[in-house]
Amino acid sequence: MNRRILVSPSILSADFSKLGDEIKAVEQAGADFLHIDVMDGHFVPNITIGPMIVEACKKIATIPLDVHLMIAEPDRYLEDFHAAGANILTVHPEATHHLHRTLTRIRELGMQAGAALNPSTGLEAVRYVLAELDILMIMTVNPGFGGQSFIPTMLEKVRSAREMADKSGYPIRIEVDGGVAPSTAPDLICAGADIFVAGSAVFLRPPYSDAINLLRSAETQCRTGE
Ligand SMILES: O=C(CO)[C@@H](O)[C@H](O)COP(=O)(O)O
Ligand SMILES: [Fe+2]
Repeated sequence: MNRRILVSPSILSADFSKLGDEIKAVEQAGADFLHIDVMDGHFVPNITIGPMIVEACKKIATIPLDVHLMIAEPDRYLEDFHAAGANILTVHPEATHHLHRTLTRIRELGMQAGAALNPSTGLEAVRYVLAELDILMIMTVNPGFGGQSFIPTMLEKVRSAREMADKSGYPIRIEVDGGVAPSTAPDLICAGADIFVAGSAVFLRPPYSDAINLLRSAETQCRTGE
């Protein structure tokens, strides 16, 4: 196991009254990506932000924007999020009728394409679009809110996702989102995760550099079986 673990702090748990400072602070603390959760109150029960805020984040951030679309009919908004500055655009197969077309379009626009699976959605949903995927995101909570508890049965799914991605021969990264913390990180890394989304485990656990380093150091625990 020789992957570099990337950490993508989710601004959902940041202090929105000083979002610019929060973004600068996680960047300085070593974040690899900035995770932005877009929710529409329809696909998920919560409403968060849209392209305007993504555009504002882009003015501050120098690291790639990892935009997670939890919205119905994402195809209608791909251009808008591209124009706003998204570098990675992740959609839910449960929210689009034509996942292959959606992923293809994301890449055509010059972004990396991700697919995020709800906990109850099987890996079969992406089996035939692996060639179109840069990132396979396994939701380890039901999407909609930050600060939820990790669903332990998702570990097996991460393992299977890693196996499927490796067998495909495409360089697909496995991203995990929801309840990622120092307590869950080692098992996730052992299971094959490459990218950690972490909201509460970073923004609610300052100093941010310690929080990010703690997640990354989980790699050593997996390697040594501590
Ligand atoms: O997409 C989502 C929630 O739907 C996430 O990105 C959360 O923002 C993660 O928050 P924590 O579980 O890490 O607090
Ligand atoms: Fe997310």
